[in-house]
Amino acid sequence: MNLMAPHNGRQEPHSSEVHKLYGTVPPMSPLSETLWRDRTNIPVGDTSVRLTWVDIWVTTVRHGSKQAILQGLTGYAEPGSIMAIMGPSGSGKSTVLDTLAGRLAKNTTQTGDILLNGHRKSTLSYGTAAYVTQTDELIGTLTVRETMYYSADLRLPSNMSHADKKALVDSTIQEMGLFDCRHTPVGNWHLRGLSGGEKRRLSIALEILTRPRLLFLDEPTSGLDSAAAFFVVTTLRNLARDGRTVIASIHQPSSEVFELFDNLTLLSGGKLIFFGEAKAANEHFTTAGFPCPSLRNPSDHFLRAINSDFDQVKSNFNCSSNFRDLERVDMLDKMSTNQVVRILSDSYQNSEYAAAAMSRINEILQMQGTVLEGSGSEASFLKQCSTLTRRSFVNMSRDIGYYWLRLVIYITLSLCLGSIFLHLDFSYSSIMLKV
Ligand SMILES: Nc1ncnc2c1ncn2[C@@H]1O[C@H](COP(=O)(O)OP(=O)(O)OP(=O)(O)O)[C@@H](O)[C@H]1O
Repeated sequence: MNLMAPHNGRQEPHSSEVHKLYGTVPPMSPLSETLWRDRTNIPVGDTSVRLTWVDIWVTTVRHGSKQAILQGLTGYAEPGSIMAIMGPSGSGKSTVLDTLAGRLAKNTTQTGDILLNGHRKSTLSYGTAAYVTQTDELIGTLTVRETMYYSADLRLPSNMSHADKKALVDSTIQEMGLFDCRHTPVGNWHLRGLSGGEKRRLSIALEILTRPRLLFLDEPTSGLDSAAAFFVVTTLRNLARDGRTVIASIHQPSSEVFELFDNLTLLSGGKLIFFGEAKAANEHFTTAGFPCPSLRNPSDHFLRAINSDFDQVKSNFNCSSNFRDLERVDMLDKMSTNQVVRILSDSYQNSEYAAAAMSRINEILQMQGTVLEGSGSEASFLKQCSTLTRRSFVNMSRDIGYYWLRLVIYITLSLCLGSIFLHLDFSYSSIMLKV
């Protein structure tokens, strides 16, 4: 199958063609396109993002030999839906995200087709996609609103009015459920601030300021309790329902959080165990001979089945006569994880789910879609310099450790040094003392 071939003879318009088509419309980033839409009725085409990937392999060289991190993954992500990438630690979740977002490390090699609205993508442009990393990189002394304003000044177009930026910041704060804590500082070692969940939501809010169509999140719920994790994923689902395409890696979701996902990619050792609707995964496990026990959380069951760390636990238990004599009722206890993974993976490749995914990918490739162009921040160099300087001054003046303690130390040091030379004249003995 040639994924790059035009479909049904239809040619998809590039943003430059949209420009020609509508004369007065400049090449637009999704943000400016959103602003444009608010002000005019002239259409610019469908800019929502449909991402497809077929037979993706990622390899690296370890100890002189080639090793596969991802092994022939196929799937798609569509607007309006949220996809979870799940798997045990080291199964390749972050690598999938990095591959799809075009952020793979230089020591890896990738093969296979990744298409964005049917086009081979290079670097994703300003406002098209955003990537929320696992750790929150925030400045502790700034409040939620200030953090958002500085980020807006740094990234939004310089010619956008202050009122427009303010409206965008306030609506994003509202959208992410941060309105009640908009004046709360982020917090640091000496300043009590936002909770873990609020920090995560602020990190996401910063990324959606440019109104990206495609959102990647690496473990957005790591370190959160189940209520905070539920709130974060509910917010992500709302973002998806607004027409965005959301892809998130997730480690061990509670059953409530798992139910919020539309689609699921399940991995073990870089192999695809399941791709499809999250609610269908249970049926796949049942068909393959590993039904979820009635009182077990389905996502716990999936991860339990494909996590090889349990082999060690089982072998430790088997050494104990108390456990050795117990009757094995669970199929998972009778097999090694490698066997279970092989059965599940083979069963998926021959299943209706794999066929359905491939046929949906072909349908997606027939659809028209625009990939808007743009690059980097849209704020001018001077604007970025002045914003960074202001932000730095505000941060320093509020940070006791960074500014005030240093000031006290420097004054004390200068007083000490100054007192050494106090009341010394230019006589021979004074000069010797100065030396
Ligand atoms: N750039 C790289 N070079 C060498 N090995 C790599 C590279 N990136 C990932 N790996 C290896 O690939 C495997 C999968 O890594 P990855 O970080 O994608 O897993 P993960 O499922 O996200 O793990 P975790 O849940 O612990 O974050 C790991 O064994 C890791 O060591």
